[in-house]
Amino acid sequence: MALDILVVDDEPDIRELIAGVLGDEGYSVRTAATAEAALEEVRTRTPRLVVLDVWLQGSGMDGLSLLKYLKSIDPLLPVIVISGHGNIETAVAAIRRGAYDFIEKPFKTDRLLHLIDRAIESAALKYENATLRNRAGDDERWIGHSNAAANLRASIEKVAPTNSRVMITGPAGVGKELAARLIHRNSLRENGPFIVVNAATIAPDQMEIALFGEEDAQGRTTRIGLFEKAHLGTLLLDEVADMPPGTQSKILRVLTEQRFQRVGGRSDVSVDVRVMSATTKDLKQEIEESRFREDLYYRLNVVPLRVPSLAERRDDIADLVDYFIARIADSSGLTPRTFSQEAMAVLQSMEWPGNIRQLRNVVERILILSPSDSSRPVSVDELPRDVGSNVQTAKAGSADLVGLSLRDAREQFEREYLALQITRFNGNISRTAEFIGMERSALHRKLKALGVASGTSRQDS
Ligand SMILES: Nc1ncnc2c1ncn2[C@@H]1O[C@H](COP(=O)(O)OP(=O)(O)OP(=O)(O)O)[C@@H](O)[C@H]1O
Repeated sequence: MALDILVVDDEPDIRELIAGVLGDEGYSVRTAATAEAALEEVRTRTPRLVVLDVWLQGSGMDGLSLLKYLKSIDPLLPVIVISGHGNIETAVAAIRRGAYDFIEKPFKTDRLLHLIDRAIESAALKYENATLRNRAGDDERWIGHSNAAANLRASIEKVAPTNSRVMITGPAGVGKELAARLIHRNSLRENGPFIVVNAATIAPDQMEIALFGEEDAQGRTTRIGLFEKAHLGTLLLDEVADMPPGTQSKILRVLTEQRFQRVGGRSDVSVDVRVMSATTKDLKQEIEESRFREDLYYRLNVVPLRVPSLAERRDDIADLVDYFIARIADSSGLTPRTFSQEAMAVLQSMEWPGNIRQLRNVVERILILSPSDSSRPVSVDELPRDVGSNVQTAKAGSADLVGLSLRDAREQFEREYLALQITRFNGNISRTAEFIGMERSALHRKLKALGVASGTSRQDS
């Protein structure tokens, strides 16, 4: 669909000239000779961009007041101001009031077209940011009260205002992108764009155009790249290990010089971007196998941040479940529920290869499949089959107990039961003892007698 542009100028010749040029470029153009006529056009439909002469003769409202009005309707609406010779001050005042840029009469049509291109790109990006921010929710925060969660929160707060490059490592679905977003939001760039590029999802031959943009033979920008879009903001290079080797050297140049050339372009584009990276792979290994540039690694890895798997911070599971229930219920209108103690114990003792993303999906699935009388807590039977498998194994094991003496059967049960509880409490013997109602020292003795490993007690206190 052709983009809708409104041209406001009291001089018929200039108005028609601009309208003609824009029309030839494929834009859908409306014109207005006075502020009143412009207001009428805006009322019918808000244009995507306005070209406005600030020196409007014969109108009840001058150009600056019209600009103010347009900005009050839509603060993100791009307005390009035309100023005559000798009224540059007015043009500068217009910029202060939110105009995208100004162009002085007489102007070359190429320059006007170029400005329009850039204004549209920049506005599209601002809209995208605004919606993304809404979608992500400004209340997003790092949930959890485990030591690992507290350390991560502290690191995020500490590193955010420094402008340093951060490399976030950890398995899939642990919250690497969330950590990057929180760093951006707590930084001096919080009002600038936050852009994510996932190297694993872009075809290698398209990567440079995506990152750096493209120019045609006449030197006109045909595509704005993500580095340019992230100007004054943050760019997250997600799955950075998958960056093609040629692109790695170009990124290195941007990091050292803060400028680059668009694909097919001849002049440099200067940017001010904070680059963060995330990876599930071991980059040291990638360097050894010559798939990743060592010099790039050191440029990116100024501050390393490791996000542990969910299995390493089971203490956060209950908090995360409550948080996801509230958020999912809020955003999709599903009825919030609580989890029974038994169901929560299952969640706390399973493996979670998909980490927090998997946990979130499980919670969502349960809320969607809930029966209409969902006032009762979620039971173990309602957990998806794959989730309950740990417990099912423990139960299935009991079939074998028939062939054992009472003493051996009791021992086997105790072994499985204690191993499960210790996993659930992340190897913390004190908390396991408290939950199962035993003295800590007695539990130690019991574990030793049964031959159950308690060496995982990294959080024992
Ligand atoms: N500590 C946390 N508090 C709240 N939500 C979290 C937390 N950690 C992760 N999440 C949520 O879990 C989901 C997965 O997180 P995210 O996409 O950031 O993971 P990732 O590590 O970047 O994954 P991948 O490596 O697959 O890209 C998101 O919905 C995110 O908001």
